[in-house]
Formats: sequence, C-alpha cells, structure tokens
Amino acid sequence: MANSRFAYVRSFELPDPLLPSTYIVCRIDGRSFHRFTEAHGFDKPNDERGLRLMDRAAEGVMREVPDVLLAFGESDEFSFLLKKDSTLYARRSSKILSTLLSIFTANYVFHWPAHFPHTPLQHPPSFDARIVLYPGEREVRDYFAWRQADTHINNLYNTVFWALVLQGGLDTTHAHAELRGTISSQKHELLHARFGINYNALPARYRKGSVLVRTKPVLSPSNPNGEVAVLHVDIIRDEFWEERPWLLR
Ligand SMILES: Nc1nc2c(ncn2[C@@H]2O[C@H](COP(=O)(O)OP(=O)(O)OP(=O)(O)O)[C@@H](O)[C@H]2O)c(=O)[nH]1
Ligand SMILES: [Mg+2]
Repeated sequence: MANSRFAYVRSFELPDPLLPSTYIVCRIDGRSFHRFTEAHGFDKPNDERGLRLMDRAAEGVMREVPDVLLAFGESDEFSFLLKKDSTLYARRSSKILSTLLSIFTANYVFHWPAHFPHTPLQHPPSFDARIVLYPGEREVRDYFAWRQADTHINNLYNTVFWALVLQGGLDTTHAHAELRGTISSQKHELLHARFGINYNALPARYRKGSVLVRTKPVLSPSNPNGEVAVLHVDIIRDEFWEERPWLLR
C-alpha cells in the first residue's frame, strides 16, 4: 500500500464522542461583535436588521440539521438544542460543533445583503461556539431560562443606558454612574419619567429574544426542510415547555 508508511498518523486523531442520552446544547457567540456592530453602524441598543439576520442564520441551521429541536437567540448569540438521543455524526463533538458553527456563519454572510442592502461588509464576521451537555429536562429548561433572564437584564440596562446617552445627552461614564446600584423597577421608572418610554411596550424581540421552533418537521423527501417559526415568547416559563411536550421527549 502506497500510504502504509504514513497511515500511523491517523492514530493521533482521537475520538471525541459526547456522552450518550444527554441533551446537547451548542451556543454560538459573535466574535468581537462590539467592534463588528460599531463598524457596520448597528442601531443602539438593538438593531432590528441585525437581530433578524441572526434569526435567519439560525433558521439556516435548523433547516440543515433536523436533530436541532429548538434555538434561542439574543444579541450576538444563539443556542441550539439537539435531541437527547441524537446520533448525529456518531455524536462526535468537534464534528457537530464545527458543522453548526460553519452553517451559522455561512448563512449570516450569505443573508447579509438582504438585511443590510446599503451596508457592504467591512470585514468578515466570525463566531465561536461551545457544546454543553445536560442530563435532564430540568437542566435544559433552566439553561434557556438563564439565557432569557440574561436577555432581560442586559436589554433593560442597555435600553436605559442608551436613552441616557442618546436622548439625555449624558456621556457614557455618567450614564453608567447613574445606573450603578439601581434595581429593575427603578430603571423602568427612570425610562418612563425621563423619556416617556414604557419598557413593556418595546418590541418583544428585544425584550425576550427569539425562539425558533419547527412548525413542520423534516418528514419526507418531499418536505426535506420542514418549516421553522420565529417566536418572541417567555421560554423562561414552564408553560412554554408544557404546551410543547414533544420538544424534550
Ligand atoms: N449596537 C448594537 N450592538 C449590538 C447588538 N447586538 C449585539 N451588539 C454588540 O455585541 C456585543 C455582544 O457582547 P459580547 O459577546 O459580550 O462581546 P463581543 O464584543 O462579541 O466579545 P466576544 O464575544 O468576547 O468576542 C454587545 O456588547 C454589543 O456591543 C445590536 O443589536 N446593536
Ligand atoms: Mg460576542
């Protein structure tokens, strides 16, 4: 055999299987998106076009990877939940992670012009990813509750912060100082009293992030891609899961 002298190097490629019968969560996060969003003139604190593009990239992942049951996104991140008994790529960790990451990134770039028709890409966006395994339904539900709580905390802070800067004329140091130590109800009050903004009336996409679920599963060759819906709902609440018992079974 021509390659027999060299074939031993194959043995350096170690297997990296994920534990069986565990939920796989892959979280993708924009690399240096502070800089990327600045360079591309994103609206502050939320850019509708940018968030829709993230949703579109995540939809691309769900269309190509049937084992993804659900996705949740906010800001520059998206989490994908794979079914517990998934045998995708024999559960090889690096293969699953790199494939999801690559499909997501490629979709983000591919769909950029449709979302930012007047803003050419200044430099290539990139993302990192990690995989975390969860043993049961409780941990999976708590994982997504944790991410959505993060959405809420960050978005409330950023909404008041940018109102103070953009409408209130404060510099960023003073805006941070003004918010230091304030609790949630004080931020709501400040927004309302000073800027006439009712936080709860802001778009749900900003306040709750995006939840992607399948409305039609991948069933047959005539329906290879299924259909995906983007929802802006309280995934943090038990009702979300109780209304969709098939998600975690
Ligand atoms: N203006 C604007 N900025 C956004 C939006 N979404 C995300 N960002 C930016 O993206 C950042 C995401 O936070 P991080 O992931 O912690 O920061 P990062 O710069 O991406 O850094 P790394 O993830 O560590 O590489 C935010 O701090 C914002 O600066 C948006 O809709 N509008
Ligand atoms: Mg980031």
